[in-house]
Amino acid sequence: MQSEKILQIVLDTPLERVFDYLWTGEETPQVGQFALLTFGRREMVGLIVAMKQNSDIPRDKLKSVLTVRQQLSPVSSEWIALCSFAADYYQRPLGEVALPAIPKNCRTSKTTALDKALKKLSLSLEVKGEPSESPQLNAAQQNAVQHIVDAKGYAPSLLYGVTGSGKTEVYLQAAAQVLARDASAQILILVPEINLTPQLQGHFQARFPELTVAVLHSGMAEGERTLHWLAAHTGKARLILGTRLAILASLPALKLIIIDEEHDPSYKQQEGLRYSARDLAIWRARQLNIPVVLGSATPSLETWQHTISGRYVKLSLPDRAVAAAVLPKMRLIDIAKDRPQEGLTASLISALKQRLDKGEQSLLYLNRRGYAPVIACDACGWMSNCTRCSAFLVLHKQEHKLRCHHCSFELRIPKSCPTCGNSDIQPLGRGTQRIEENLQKFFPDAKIRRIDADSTRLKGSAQAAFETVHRGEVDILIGTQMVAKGHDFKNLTLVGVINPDNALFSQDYRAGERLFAQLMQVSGRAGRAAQKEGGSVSEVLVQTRYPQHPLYHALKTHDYPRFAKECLAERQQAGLPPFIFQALLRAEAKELQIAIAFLRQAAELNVPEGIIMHDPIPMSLMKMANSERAQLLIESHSRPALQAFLKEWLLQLRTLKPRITWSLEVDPVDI
Ligand SMILES: Nc1ncnc2c1ncn2[C@@H]1O[C@H](COP(=O)(O)OP(=O)(O)OP(=O)(O)O)[C@@H](O)[C@H]1O
Ligand SMILES: [Zn+2]
Repeated sequence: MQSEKILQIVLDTPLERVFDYLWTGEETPQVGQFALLTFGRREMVGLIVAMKQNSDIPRDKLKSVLTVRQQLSPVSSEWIALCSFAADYYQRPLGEVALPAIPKNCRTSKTTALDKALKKLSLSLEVKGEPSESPQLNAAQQNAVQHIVDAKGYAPSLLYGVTGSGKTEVYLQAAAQVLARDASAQILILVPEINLTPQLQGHFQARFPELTVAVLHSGMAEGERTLHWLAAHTGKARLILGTRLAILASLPALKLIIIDEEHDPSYKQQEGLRYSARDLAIWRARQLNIPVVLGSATPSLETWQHTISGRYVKLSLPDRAVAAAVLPKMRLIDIAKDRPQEGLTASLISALKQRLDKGEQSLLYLNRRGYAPVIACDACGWMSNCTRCSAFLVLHKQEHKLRCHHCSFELRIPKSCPTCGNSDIQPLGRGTQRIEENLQKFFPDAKIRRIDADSTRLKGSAQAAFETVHRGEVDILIGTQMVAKGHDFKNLTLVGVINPDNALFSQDYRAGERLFAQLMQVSGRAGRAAQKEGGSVSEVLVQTRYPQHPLYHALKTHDYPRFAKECLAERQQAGLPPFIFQALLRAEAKELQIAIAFLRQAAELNVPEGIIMHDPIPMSLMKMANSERAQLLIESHSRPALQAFLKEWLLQLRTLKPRITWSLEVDPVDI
């Protein structure tokens, strides 16, 4: 029998609305299914979020949906609720959250690619060999696993384990128990960077050879992404590994969430829907009433504070897992006394030489890619500014380019100073390429490898590069934050940190927390295996002008708790997060004054008590890609009060109809 129904559908549009469409077909669709329809003149796929009998729109004005994607099972109401929460909390339309979370192939008018993926998915996979052996857990690991698997319902815990303490093994063995007791259970494991997925995928696939492991990250081709998303959505994949976007995957039987390196800033999306995957994971776990594990050697202060207040349970792994492995010895090299030559102090050179002689690996960490951050003319003071951004063009010597790391603008390297014609223009400062070049001069026979965003542009090249390190084909590895975390290098006994001081004096109140985490992480790459007979004691050398700085002192003693305690005390005193809640309204325009004027207008709208409205200020990177940018900080001691205010405020802001670009970020991390 034919029946009429009104389908309420959300679409990927900036309009904060649900659209009514008519259904006149036979089998009534279900909430959570996807429907093809015409919107204006375009064909679009939308998500059915509700159904009703009547619409406020007259019958003859209502359009019918064209078809419903019967081949896709509906997404769950919990998934729609997750997207609704994210939309609500981060102040975006539901359609802009839910639809981009679905692969494009599920949202096109033709279903060829989708059908192909579904067919591929249905082919059964062969079982691949015997599972890898699980090592005997140490007492601390065992306790952590027990706690995770014994948890009843929502149970957030922090797995606070020093670098190399075997957090991965805890994840693997907790996963094994959760999967064993529930034949359909799915587990979601998040990592901060794409380049950490192959290693983790390897571990999980080896331990669970009979299970399908799905991987979700932004570096996948559309066909691949569709296949893995479908594996997760249909429940076929029991293990789902991914970067932040995987938190929005459709997972019908999710029973455990693990977030590795939970402190990592890359869990925060910095454009569009500016969500925190970690915070959404907590919400999702509570909604589904399941355990969630946050793992880190350097937890975020927010998370640490939750363990102090008792909201999260702290599970500690105080020692390295490999019995004879110890945390590396830290040495602060005062560069006022031991003057660097080409960026490298004599102490570091001699430590490197020792490793080379013993056939051990070293890692040099410098969080700045390119050859030099700027080139300058000695005669007239000209510097290579980006004309479109308030930033310098970075010298990329091998490619003969000056490149802006903010807007990607490029120039050929000028032969002489563009202002005065002086032919002696020089690079100032150092990036990874320059260190690589100099190092090769110091050690002509050493196998040196640089891993950073420039050296790994091609798909698969980062993984290939890391494999050469694991196979021992590299003596000295140079890299940015890409090499600093997660990797389990077995033969590495020296880490050199070059020029980390900048962050000590940054205006960003989180800079110290980030620097400490980065340095602890990168230090943690050394000494992960037992010291060999006649081998070196593992060490970390930090080249600094401020060896007395308290941050370095805490680092030297591997004392995260002390560092966290001091930071939290400072934050509390200064009224900073996690002791206050923030949102940031950003505006950009041709001229700064226009952006500021809009923000000022916004700040003068009705502001209730309990909301602290600051003055608009230029952003620290004021100009970017020819736009001038300003920001307005809003704070409150109450999260609900801030949320309620933002909702109202946004409605008013929209009525101002500013002719500039603006965006709102809740819980901003970069201020
Ligand atoms: N119980 C155990 N017995 C022996 N070796 C173990 C045990 N648990 C883990 N390991 C080994 O210890 C090493 C470090 O483990 P893993 O990489 O998981 O550390 P991690 O805590 O994730 O470190 P990081 O935070 O630095 O990434 C690995 O080589 C792992 O195989
Ligand atoms: Zn630029």
